[in-house]
Amino acid sequence: MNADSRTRLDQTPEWTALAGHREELGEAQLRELFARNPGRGTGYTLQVGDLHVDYSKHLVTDETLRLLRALAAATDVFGLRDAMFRGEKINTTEGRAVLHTALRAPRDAVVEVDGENVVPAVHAVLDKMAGFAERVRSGEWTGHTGRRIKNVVNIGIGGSDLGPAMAYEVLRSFTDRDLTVRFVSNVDGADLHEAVRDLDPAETLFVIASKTFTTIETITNATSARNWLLTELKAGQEAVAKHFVALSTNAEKVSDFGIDTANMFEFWDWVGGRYSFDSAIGLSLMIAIGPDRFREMLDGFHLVDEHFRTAPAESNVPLLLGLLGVWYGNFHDAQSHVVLPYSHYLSKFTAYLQQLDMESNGKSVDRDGRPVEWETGPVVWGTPGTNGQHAYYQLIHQGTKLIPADFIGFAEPVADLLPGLVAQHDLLMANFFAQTQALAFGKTPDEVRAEGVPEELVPHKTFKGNHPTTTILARELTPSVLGQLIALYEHKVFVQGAIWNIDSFDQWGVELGKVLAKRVEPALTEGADVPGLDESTTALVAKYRELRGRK
Ligand SMILES: O=P(O)(O)OC[C@H]1O[C@](O)(CO)[C@@H](O)[C@@H]1O
Repeated sequence: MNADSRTRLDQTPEWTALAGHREELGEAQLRELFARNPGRGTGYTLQVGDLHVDYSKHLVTDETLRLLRALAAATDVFGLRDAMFRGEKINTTEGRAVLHTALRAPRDAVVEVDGENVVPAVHAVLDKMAGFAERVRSGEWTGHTGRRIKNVVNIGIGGSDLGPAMAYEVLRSFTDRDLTVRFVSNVDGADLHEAVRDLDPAETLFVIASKTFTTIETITNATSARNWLLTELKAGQEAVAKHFVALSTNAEKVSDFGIDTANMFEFWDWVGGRYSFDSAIGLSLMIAIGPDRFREMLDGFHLVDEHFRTAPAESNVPLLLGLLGVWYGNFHDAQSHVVLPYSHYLSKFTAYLQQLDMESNGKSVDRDGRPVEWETGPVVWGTPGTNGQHAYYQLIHQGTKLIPADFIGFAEPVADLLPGLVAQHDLLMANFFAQTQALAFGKTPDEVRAEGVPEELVPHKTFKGNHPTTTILARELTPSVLGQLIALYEHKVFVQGAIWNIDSFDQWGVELGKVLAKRVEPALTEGADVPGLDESTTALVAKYRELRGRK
């Protein structure tokens, strides 16, 4: 379909039907929806792999779901999905294929880009990573002075940091507890300082993760790390080979930095930064958990990929989650989406999802460069329960905003929890279930009165409920389950981008700030005149220089 022949999304009959349906439903009450349909609590559930997904506490009826699926059909979500899996260049503004799904394809799969099967190359890199990870884990790989590696410091930012940093926390109980693994991303020198201050350089391996190997934060930190290491070891450049490896698509820049390309783990331009965590970018995690666990995680991703690729619309979980987001964002004016994991190990999961979702779908022009006339990606936020309950849940329960929420929880605590702490898991999960109940069904004024609450306090103690939630429940948090969860969100984001007709795989919006930072830096350091600097920023720069005692 070319740009001119495609009907504007918000003028399609399917969109109009949804808008009409939304009006008819009005403020549909979850209490009523449940009363009308006694099987709703069990009927509005789906299973994908180990993930039990309950969507009964959403402001939807069978008709809503039917109309949403009709919108997905009209916008050819599955057509674009198939094009992605086939290796077509659906990232049109960068002219690239989008094949993170090939990173977790089994060895015998065939996925072609420009007529070439990429799967053998994927597995060659995975094998190389596994060999290296085993050498580090076993102590066979030693530092420049012959000492065993005990510390791994991953230096990267965005997609080259958030994934492995998040997954390392998630899978802590599967890690080699004798290894210290740290993640440095911020160009604020404090980040690297805190990461290395108590480490012995002779026992430290730096993993420099950068798709482009040009990202200023990463190259600056990597250079500082190299200086620190060589100074502390009183060694020359020859020490770099034993203490630095690179994860990148850019062999030339890796070599310019001084890292032997034999110590480079490659990936490809058809892997987007925020979709790269299961590529070579996962090396630090693989060192921490071992190649077998890493493989289990990839299998978890693949399981959900296959589900997304083959399940019919009615039972396709990523499709459902994507459509629910469209329902709230486009037909209920919801501006944000909160993700609330009831697992301490998932403490960085939402930060990871922020890049995945907001860098992908934070767009305001469509694939053809025309301004979109509808809302696109939401603000994604959240922290682990139960901490959020004692901070911002007040607003979710009684504020004026509609905030759809995902609750993620597990039946079992992690395997190696101290025995005395295992009992706390039921309390954690009691909160998990109680919160979705309270959010959905609230507490009416009459129920409050029945508790003998004075009349003047009744409005304050009333909960209107009707706050939509998805509950994702699995038995335990394993490497495979983590892979399943991430793939679920990746494809959810895909579905929404496809419907909104935006390119979910570029990120031009991060460029301007980068360019300006380069221009502004000489003004800070040398007091240089920066042509075109606005009055406010000029004054702020002058204040900064004054505060730093610079003339
Ligand atoms: O891996 P690189 O090339 O250093 O890029 C890091 C991050 O920077 C971005 O390009 C922009 O923030 C992200 O998409 C990417 O994950």
